[in-house]
Amino acid sequence: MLTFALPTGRSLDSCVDILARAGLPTAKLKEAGRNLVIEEASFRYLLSKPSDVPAMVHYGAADLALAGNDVIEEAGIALTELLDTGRGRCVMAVAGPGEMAEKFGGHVSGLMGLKVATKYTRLAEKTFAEWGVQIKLLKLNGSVELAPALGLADCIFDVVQTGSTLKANGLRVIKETMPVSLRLVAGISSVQLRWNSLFGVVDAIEEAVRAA
Ligand SMILES: Nc1ncnc2c1ncn2[C@@H]1O[C@H](COP(=O)(O)OP(=O)(O)OP(=O)(O)O)[C@@H](O)[C@H]1O
Ligand SMILES: O=P(O)(O)OC[C@H]1O[C@H](OP(=O)(O)OP(=O)(O)O)[C@H](O)[C@@H]1O
Repeated sequence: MLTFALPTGRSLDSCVDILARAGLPTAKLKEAGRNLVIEEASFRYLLSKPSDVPAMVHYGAADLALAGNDVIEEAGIALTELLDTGRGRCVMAVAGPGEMAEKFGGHVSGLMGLKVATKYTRLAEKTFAEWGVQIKLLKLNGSVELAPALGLADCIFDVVQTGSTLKANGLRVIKETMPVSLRLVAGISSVQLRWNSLFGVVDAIEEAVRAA
């Protein structure tokens, strides 16, 4: 039995599509409903909150997982990345009110001392520290685009895909920081101890994403 952790929410359909193209059994997975553990043939799928997926493989509850590299980096957990699927593409970006984006024009030094709202606090700290820009963080769990409009923060650090959420809330990208996509990952000990059982599946997924 091989256990695979998958994120619930918006990424799940892309994950199921990748697995189906790789020839893994997905009929029950597509009908999961509120069932969070699905067994099909020799696979067990764990449907986990996206931010918890890295922990599922790190602590050995799952052998493999698909997760965005944003969530993986935010978890700050050591994992083995086996493949960038190229699916679920978006970017991490700093964004602020239109006037601020215009004033700073891609230069982040102007953000020194400002308050940044994000649910990715670890990643934001790392990113701003690399730029040598000290900021204050406001941790929110979602809808971070609200914060500048309410005066709770000056700008945000979040995932941007189409840009429509930013636009609808009067915000613009100041600087894109990191490309994001769904990664195939394994726990370090799974790779060491169970590689013989894993490599066929990893190969099939690699073939499937290459052919798509
Ligand atoms: N607009 C988007 N387009 C594509 N992928 C996205 C988008 N927003 C978030 N993601 C990706 O989806 C994954 C889960 O993100 P997020 O935690 O925001 O999901 P969620 O479904 O809102 O989960 P939850 O509400 O349980 O935290 C992340 O890897 C992220 O990169
Ligand atoms: O550029 P866009 O295509 O508009 O996508 C970006 C939005 O998608 C995500 O939010 P999500 O829907 O996951 O809700 P959340 O704010 O609760 O995380 C992200 O946090 C942005 O708000």
